[in-house]
Amino acid sequence: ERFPSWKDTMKLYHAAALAAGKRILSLIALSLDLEAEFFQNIGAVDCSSEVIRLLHYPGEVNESDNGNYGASAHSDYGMITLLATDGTPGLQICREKDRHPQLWEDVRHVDGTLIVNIGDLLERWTNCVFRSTLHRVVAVGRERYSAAYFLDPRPDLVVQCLESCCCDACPPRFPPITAGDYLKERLSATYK
Ligand SMILES: O=C(O)CCC(=O)C(=O)O
Ligand SMILES: [Fe+2]
Repeated sequence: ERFPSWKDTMKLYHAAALAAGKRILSLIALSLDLEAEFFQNIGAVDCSSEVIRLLHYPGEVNESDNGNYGASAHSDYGMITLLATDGTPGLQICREKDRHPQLWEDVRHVDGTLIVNIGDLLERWTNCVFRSTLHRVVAVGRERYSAAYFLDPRPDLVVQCLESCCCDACPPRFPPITAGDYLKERLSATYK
């Protein structure tokens, strides 16, 4: 076996990250006047939909790449993403994604912390009370490692505007959609 402790390490990381993710979603639920367990009880965190993506960005800057992006600008599609990095810079966020020109800020690394990105389904669910985070990774000429843990809903779960997030003056901005259909829509837009 080439990596004898690989499986146990990943299992431990997954358990810790899942526990942290559930706590964060509980806090988000409480802030929306919902029960702490709301998102977990309806299936917004689904063991068969979650993914841990282990990423390696090579250090070389390729001048022929337009802009040199390790990851081009995007928002994650699900509920939340917990991001652990090796501290190498490169990750940037755009706070006001609808404003042009877009303003990109470096995300400062803080040892021992995770970065939490809001995903698009949480944005839809909360009618933009929680905005999804537009982010990208730019090449800085140094090798970079990161692990992105995506907490996503069950594919058949209908994501629709929460009552506490709409009113007469702020009606739902998005129609209801199942998490599975939304993912298909996003994938076909990305890979067309
Ligand atoms: O590597 C990073 O810091 C970000 C990765 C990312 O945004 C993603 O995988 O969706
Ligand atoms: Fe991302």
